[in-house]
Amino acid sequence: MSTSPKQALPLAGFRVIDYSHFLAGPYVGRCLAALGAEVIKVERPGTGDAGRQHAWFVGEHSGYFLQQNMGKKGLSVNTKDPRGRALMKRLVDSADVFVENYRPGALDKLGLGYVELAQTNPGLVYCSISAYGHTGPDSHRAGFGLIAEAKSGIMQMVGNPGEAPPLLRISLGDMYTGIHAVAAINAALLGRVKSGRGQHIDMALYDTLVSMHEYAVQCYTLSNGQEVPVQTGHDMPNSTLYGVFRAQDGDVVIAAQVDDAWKRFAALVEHNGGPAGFGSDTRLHASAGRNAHRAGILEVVKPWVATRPVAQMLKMLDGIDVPAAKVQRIDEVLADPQIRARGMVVEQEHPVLGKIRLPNLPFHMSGCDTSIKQVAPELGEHNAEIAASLGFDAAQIADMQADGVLYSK
Ligand SMILES: CC(C)(COP(=O)(O)OP(=O)(O)OC[C@H]1O[C@@H](n2cnc3c(N)ncnc32)[C@H](O)[C@@H]1OP(=O)(O)O)[C@@H](O)C(=O)NCCC(=O)NCCSC(=O)C(=O)O
Repeated sequence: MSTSPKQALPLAGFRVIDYSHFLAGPYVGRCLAALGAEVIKVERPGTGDAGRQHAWFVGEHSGYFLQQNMGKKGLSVNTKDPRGRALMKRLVDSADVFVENYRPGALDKLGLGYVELAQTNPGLVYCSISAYGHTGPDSHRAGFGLIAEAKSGIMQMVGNPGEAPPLLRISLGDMYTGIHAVAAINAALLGRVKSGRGQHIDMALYDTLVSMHEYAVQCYTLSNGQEVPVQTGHDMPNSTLYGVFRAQDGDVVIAAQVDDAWKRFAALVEHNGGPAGFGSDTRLHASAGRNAHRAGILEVVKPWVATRPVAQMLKMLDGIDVPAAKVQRIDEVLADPQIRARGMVVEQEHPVLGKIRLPNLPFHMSGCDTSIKQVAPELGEHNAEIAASLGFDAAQIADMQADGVLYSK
C-alpha cells in the first residue's frame, strides 16, 4: 500500500449517537469511530451498558466493554425522565447517525424511535439492530447471537455427525450484523448527499446469518429440496480437499481444493510415502471426482498428516504453494510477525489501567490511520461537556446531576 500524504479520516465531522449495549451496536459505533466519526455512547444511569458487567475483567474494568467502546465519548442519561429525553432530542438533532440495538419498540416507548426523531432531523440515518428485525411474527422477541446461530442453520452444519454442535466462541450473529450495519450506514450517508434524506436501517441478527450461508441455502433450493446440508466434521464434502487434520504435534488446515493445487498436493503425498498412483489418479484431478471419492482421499491423507510434525508439514506444503496453516493458539497469533507487521493490536493509555493492548479493526487505508488511540469512556465521563455543548447552562446541568438524570461515577 502506498504511503500517500495523510488525509482526514473519512467520517471526520460526522456525529454518531451510539445508543447501544452488549456487542452488535457497540461494534458499529467502534467501526464508525475508527473511520473518524465523533461517537457518543449513551448509557442508562447506574449500571450503564450491560457489556460493562461482561467478562473478561481487568480490575473493575470489563475487557469486553473496553474493546467495543474505544474511541467514544460517554454520556449517561436517564431517558425515562422528561429532562433526559429533552437532552437526548437536542443531541439527536445535532447528529448524522443513530445506532441502537434494543428490543423493537423499546426506543419508541422512550420517544427515541425513528419516526419521531426524523420529524426534526429528516437527514438522520437511524440504524436498529435486533434479533429478528422490526417486522414479522417474531419481531417483538429479544435474542442474542447464539439464538441466531442456532436458528440460521449454521450451527446445525458444524461439528461431528451425531454430536451436539459446538459453540463457536465468537458471536457471529452480532459481529456480522454489525459489519453489514456499518456498510448500510455508510451507503445511507452517501445516498443522503443526493437525496438530502436519511432513512431507517432495520438489521436483524437472524437475517444476517441466513444471508451469510455460502452454499447451504442454494444446495437446498437448487436441488428442489432434495439436499439438506448436514454436519460433516472436519472437512467440506463439496470442496475436496479443504479441512482440518491432526498432525503429530498439533492441528493443521490444508486448502488443496483447487485442481492445480490438488495435483501438486497428491504428487507430494505419493512421493513421500503415500500410495503409488495417488498423484496420477486422473479421477481425482477435477473437483467433482474428488468430491465423489472424498472418503478414499481422507483414508490416505489423515494418516499421512498424522505421522508428521506440524512444522515439517507446513514447510512441505509451502514448498509446493499449497495454502496451509497451523491451528494457532491466541499467544501464537499475537506473536506472529505478520500480525505485528499489520498493527493488529493497538496499544492505548488508560487513566486507571495504564497501557492496555486490544485487537485492532482490520481497516488499512492508504490515506489515514484508523487505529483508535482513545480508550472507552467511564460511565457518564463526558456528561457535562456534552450537555454544555447542547446549550444547557451550568445550573441546569447541576440540577440534572443532582437528580440522577445525568449520572457519572
Ligand atoms: C439484549 C436484549 C436481549 C436485552 O433485552 P431486555 O432485557 O428486554 O432489555 P434491557 O432490559 O437491556 O433494556 C430495556 C430497558 O432499558 C431501558 N433503557 C435503555 N436505555 C435507557 C436509558 N438511557 N435510560 C433509561 N432507561 C433506558 C429501556 O427503555 C427498556 O426499558 P423497559 O422497556 O421499561 O424494560 C435486547 O435488548 C435485544 O434483544 N436486543 C437486540 C439484539 C441484540 O443486540 N442482542 C444482544 C447481542 S449481544 C450477544 O448476542 C452476545 O454478546 O453474544
